[in-house]
Amino acid sequence: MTIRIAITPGEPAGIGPDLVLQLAQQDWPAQLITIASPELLKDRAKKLNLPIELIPYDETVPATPQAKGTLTILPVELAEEVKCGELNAKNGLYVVESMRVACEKNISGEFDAIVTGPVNKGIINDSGISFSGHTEFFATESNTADVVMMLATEGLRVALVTTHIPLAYVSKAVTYERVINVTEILHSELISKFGIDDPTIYVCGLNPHAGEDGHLGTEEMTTITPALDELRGRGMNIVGPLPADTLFQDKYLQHADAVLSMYHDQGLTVLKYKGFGKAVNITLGLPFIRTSVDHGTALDLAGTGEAEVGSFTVALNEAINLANRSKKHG
Ligand SMILES: NC(=O)C1=CN([C@@H]2O[C@H](COP(=O)(O)OP(=O)(O)OC[C@H]3O[C@@H](n4cnc5c(N)ncnc54)[C@H](O)[C@@H]3O)[C@@H](O)[C@H]2O)C=CC1
Ligand SMILES: NCC(=O)COP(=O)(O)O
Repeated sequence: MTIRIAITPGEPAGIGPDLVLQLAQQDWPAQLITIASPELLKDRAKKLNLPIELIPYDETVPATPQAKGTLTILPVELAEEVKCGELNAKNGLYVVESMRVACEKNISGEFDAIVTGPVNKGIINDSGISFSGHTEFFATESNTADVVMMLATEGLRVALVTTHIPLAYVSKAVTYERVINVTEILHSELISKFGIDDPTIYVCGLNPHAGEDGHLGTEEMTTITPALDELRGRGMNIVGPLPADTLFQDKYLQHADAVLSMYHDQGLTVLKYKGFGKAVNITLGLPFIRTSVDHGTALDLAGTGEAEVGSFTVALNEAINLANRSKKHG
């Protein structure tokens, strides 16, 4: 049976639509349902000189593999015409609505996974919708208390304890419960989604030198180590907390199935230095499969034909693999 993958191109003035059109220039072993404005895609295809046929989505017709030069389209209407590279708060609702539809149809089981293009969090907030990221949005929409952002590239997986919050709030958000919950989700999905029997997780400290025995910060002693000790007591292979600045070396990474970072830039800076453009963002803990690109909206490149499709390709392939695995294993 052919699987159905929902694709949301994200910010309409960014490179998301360009990349979806680039993806459509090859055959895929899944039906690709793009939840977007057909006018936007046609207009961008014309600008980029890419052939595209948009086939209306019909849920009553069995899914077939997406043929080169086509996309299946589930229309969402823009509020205003899009100019490449120019954000417009009036189209904020359009972006969120496409994500909402994708979420709803994944929860109902009509679709098998979601792959998201990049959004601009600021302009969505400017449109009057409180929004900090897809990860948090899908968690709320699906009533999931704890989800985990994990980015992966060849040879490195990095998961985060905290995601899109100001640095000033990080220390308070790194709680005993959150460290336990995130590590449990990461551990369990390394097994279920990635087929790793007995995963080993390396964990970063929060403070410089992991707190230097309490002289440079105490969260390691009061919160992180007690949580990790609890998990070690349950039989998990957990190493750390180790100083984040020296953890990311082969000596440790060769044994790590994933690294758990305390905050966004601590882990993602290293991940993106290693694999920007070839990495995938995977949300763990959701009741459906969701992957995404490793980059942002790149407004400077929208409509130019210079945007690289590498990460979107990795994200789509990963979603297809995870969805097929999930179908096979139930
Ligand atoms: N998955 C998502 O929705 C993500 C959204 N963002 C959002 O994107 C917006 C812009 O963020 P920035 O930090 O400027 O990052 P960015 O990734 O949009 O751009 C950083 C640099 O990388 C280049 N670049 C990005 N993607 C590229 C591609 N596919 N091919 C060639 N070059 C590429 C851009 O031209 C720019 O020079 C922000 O609003 C941010 O929140 C950022 C990361 C992920
Ligand atoms: N740095 C990751 C990012 O900004 C994308 O996050 P999300 O929108 O996938 O939650």
